Amino acid sequence: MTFTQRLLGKLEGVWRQNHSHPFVREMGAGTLDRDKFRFYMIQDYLYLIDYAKLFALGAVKANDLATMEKFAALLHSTLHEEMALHRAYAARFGISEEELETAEPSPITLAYSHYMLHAAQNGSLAELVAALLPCMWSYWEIGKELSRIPGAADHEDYGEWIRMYSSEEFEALAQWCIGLLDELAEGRSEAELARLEEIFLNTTRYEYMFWDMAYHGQMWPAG
Ligand SMILES: Cc1ncc(CO)c(N)n1
Repeated sequence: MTFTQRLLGKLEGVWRQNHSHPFVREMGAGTLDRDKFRFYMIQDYLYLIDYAKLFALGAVKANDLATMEKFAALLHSTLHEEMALHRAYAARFGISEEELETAEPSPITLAYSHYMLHAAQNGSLAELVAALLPCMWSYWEIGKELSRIPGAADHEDYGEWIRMYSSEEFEALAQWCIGLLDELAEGRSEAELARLEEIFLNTTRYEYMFWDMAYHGQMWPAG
């Protein structure tokens, strides 16, 4: 059994909570409140700015040219494909580029992205990949599951989101990250594997909190 199979087997309960969050379910049913999605888009754009930096750090920490090239490609596709989706949604939802870039991150956006950057900056390449894998892997799985709901991928508001994350291109990126973590986990001590598991679990939990934050429009307490 590979390290990532073992991880998912062990953490299945917390992992699957993401797929059944009301935000995700309602996106699949096409009933999600547009204001909730608008809030999510702005926060996710801010999140992606930091997330992209993780790929840049991956290129720095890579031990061979092929891995370095792949991280550079991931950095490029995040900035130019994934964030282009958000910019297109912003235009459709009446959010200006200025509003997108100058918006204030919510406490969860800040906590999640800074946790990932901390793990990436202070840890090994394996720790960096353990931090980012739940993001890619869970979005791909969610995209794929929602795309199987009749009509969901053609929904006028949420279809484009579903098509992007269920695409073969996104699947290939997620699969590459899964393979990389398995490779980097080989030959490590149980203590090191436990550290990778802790990081993976924490970003899986943050994924849930991100959906929840978006669903409830959660910002800082007033005052
Ligand atoms: C919060 C979050 N996790 C994962 C992804 C996938 O890149 C995203 N766009 N946003």
